Amino acid sequence: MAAPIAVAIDAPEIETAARWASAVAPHVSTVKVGLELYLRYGPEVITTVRGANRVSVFLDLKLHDIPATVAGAARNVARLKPSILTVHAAGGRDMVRAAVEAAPDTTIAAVTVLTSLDDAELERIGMVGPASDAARRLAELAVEAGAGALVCSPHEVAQLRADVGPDVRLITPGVRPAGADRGDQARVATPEQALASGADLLVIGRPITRAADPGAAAASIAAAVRRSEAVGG
Ligand SMILES: O=c1ccn([C@@H]2O[C@H](COP(=O)(O)O)[C@@H](O)[C@H]2O)c(=O)[nH]1
Repeated sequence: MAAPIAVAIDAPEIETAARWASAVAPHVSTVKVGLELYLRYGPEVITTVRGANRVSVFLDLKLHDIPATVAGAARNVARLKPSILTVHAAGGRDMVRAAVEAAPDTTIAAVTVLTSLDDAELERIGMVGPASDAARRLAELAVEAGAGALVCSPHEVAQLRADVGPDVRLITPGVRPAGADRGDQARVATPEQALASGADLLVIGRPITRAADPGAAAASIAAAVRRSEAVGG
């Protein structure tokens, strides 16, 4: 069975994205398309990475605007049938609800606090409290507005699971196999730690796509995740 991993296909060119998607698809449940590719290629990139691959496509556009604008954007991209579409929870209750209502067949995932931010940067931005408190506030708001999933770092996932219960999917970027370069991610943990804390879907990009052999890297991390799931029950 495919491991619950969404590989972030953050490539500059659509040809590279297609190659990475085909290489990782046999091992993971999902590929994630983000702003880098979508803003250059639009809907074509969704068709391309889906291709002949049996994977779900997660569209990570992190919509953040007034409710009417987000509703229109969500309605437009819902036609591409992504399994998941992201919005920023910080856009507020009405904005999250607008996306949920505009895309009823897509799981709307609300991003709580970006995993690249640490507590010091949050203070500079003017967000009250540490990342864990801010994530809890934003998660509550988003779930009340109907979001079916939350994006948070592995550091907050156990608390959010306790807060929101089993029915909301928890998606964690900021995942790094032991020893991997964290890059611009601030709040990180290993795949095993994220799963043990209650994550449903692990977002992993560069540790796979920048490996010499992305297919082999995905296979190896997927095997570790499946072993950890077997141990955890
Ligand atoms: O809080 C967030 C929300 C989204 N992302 C996205 O996940 C991947 C992570 O890629 P890595 O190469 O594994 O760092 C990337 O596409 C981000 O846009 C996130 O990192 N944090």
